[in-house]
Amino acid sequence: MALARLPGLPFLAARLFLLPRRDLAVSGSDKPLPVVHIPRALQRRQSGRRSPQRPVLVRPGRLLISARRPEFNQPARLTLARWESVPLASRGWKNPRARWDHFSIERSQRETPALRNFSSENSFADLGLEPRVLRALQEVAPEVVRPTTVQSSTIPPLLCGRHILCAAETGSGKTLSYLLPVLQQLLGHPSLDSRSIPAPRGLVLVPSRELAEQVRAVAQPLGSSLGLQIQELGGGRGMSRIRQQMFRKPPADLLVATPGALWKALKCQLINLERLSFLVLDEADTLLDESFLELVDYILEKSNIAEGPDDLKDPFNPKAQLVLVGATFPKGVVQLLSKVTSSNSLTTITSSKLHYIMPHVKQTFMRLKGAEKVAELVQILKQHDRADRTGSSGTVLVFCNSSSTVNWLGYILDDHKIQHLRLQGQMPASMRAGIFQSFQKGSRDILLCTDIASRGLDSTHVELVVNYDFPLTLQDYIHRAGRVGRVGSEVPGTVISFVTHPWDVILVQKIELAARRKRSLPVLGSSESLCPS
Ligand SMILES: Nc1ncnc2c1ncn2[C@@H]1O[C@H](COP(=O)(O)OP(=O)(O)OP(=O)(O)O)[C@@H](O)[C@H]1O
Repeated sequence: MALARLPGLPFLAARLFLLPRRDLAVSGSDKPLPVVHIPRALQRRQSGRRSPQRPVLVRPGRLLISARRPEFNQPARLTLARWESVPLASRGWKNPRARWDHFSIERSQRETPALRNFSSENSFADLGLEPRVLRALQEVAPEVVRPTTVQSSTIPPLLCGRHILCAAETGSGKTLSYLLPVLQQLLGHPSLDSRSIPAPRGLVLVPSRELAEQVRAVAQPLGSSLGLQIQELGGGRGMSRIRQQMFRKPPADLLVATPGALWKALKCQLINLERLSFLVLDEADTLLDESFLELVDYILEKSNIAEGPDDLKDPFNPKAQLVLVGATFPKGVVQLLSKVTSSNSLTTITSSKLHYIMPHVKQTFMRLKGAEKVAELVQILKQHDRADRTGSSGTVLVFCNSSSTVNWLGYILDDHKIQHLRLQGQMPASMRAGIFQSFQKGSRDILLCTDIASRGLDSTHVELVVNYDFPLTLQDYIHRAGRVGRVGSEVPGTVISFVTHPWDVILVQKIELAARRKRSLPVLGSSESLCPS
């Protein structure tokens, strides 16, 4: 053992020990050399100390994951087996020393999966839409020529009078997939309204005022062209305003409403839902979660939902066809829906890439300390501003987790002379109205907002989403990221997320694992789990 402690000798001794005994005799002498036993653990340690540093993994070809530490790069063509362990770049990120580490999920395809079946053979006419609806569509949205995947699979069963649950990725064209058949069906249903209380025949329920504004803005020109009246009933308005809206002449055929405002109108008997033929819950998972459930339960109770397609045929005793739409559905949503309708009367349409990480959008995750986020954001926005002056960039959405952070960050951007708009839930209704629309129209390039702008809001100019605060759930991540890379987006999108807290790291690890394994995100239902058994 004394020999082993001499520098350089243990390695030699270990090698001697491994040789066969007869080789240990020195030629010309009968006396064998003494054998030195070196413990295996020491041998292993020694050989470890001498081996060169772990080689850097540089593989040719495109990458799916590119990391600051290249040993965590993953080539695009690598498919991991189910049992194979996955090295995560974000593994040690709960440790404060991981600051400034980062990795990106690279763009692996150019187009959104929603355009997978976008071929000249598909047409809206083949889906059962009438010529007058097709003419209205062409007049109002000439860029919409062929149906997206979700439109191809949703419009025919909806026209057949089925209750539908439509779950498809963000920005895939779900709004038109229910509006076109609903408007067509409203043309075919007689309007028997001789009542003193307004009784719309179609109702689209959405969780926010901004989304109500947006859906109304899509439906109104189509409705005008078809001779149908579309109205919007958003929250944040007093009773007199709601009364004024409800009794506007002519009465609405299709009403787009938020649950709070509609609940008030129902309680004050300003509206009657007994004549409803269609009830659409857009962003259904939000509407069915605890924050809205009481209001939505009341609205569903007041609407006459059909038991099945046979129930829908009587024109003098109309019952409502139910349409549930969303980009994220938690596990167990089908059980929740059994309260509303029997699960076998529901046709479930899910896209194959539901709850997957978007393959056509680059998504970068940066581990930062809380205090470093402002400087990083300012740098990103200034860089964006420079690119904008050369005319090569779109608009930016910056998401925060609270209204107070939006306000605080807004003052800091003001100090840096970075022009922006702000949108958060604690703003007075009068200030909040129209902010997203003016961002959509391009009055400012940057919108600082909370999650009220993450669901359903559509802008084809958004190029960059920054998660200044990391979202609190995987659903919120999907919706925020889904503001870029939409059908019709004019610019390729990027998402940058700042990762600060240990609970952020847990979500990032789930996202990274799903991306590396090319699987859907956990916690949310997979497309199969949404189908009733
Ligand atoms: N068939 C089509 N061809 C071209 N553009 C389309 C088509 N259908 C929809 N679009 C455009 O795609 C964009 C996204 O549509 P939409 O807002 O309906 O998506 P979504 O699936 O409801 O998104 P989210 O899940 O975020 O609510 C819109 O700008 C819309 O005008």
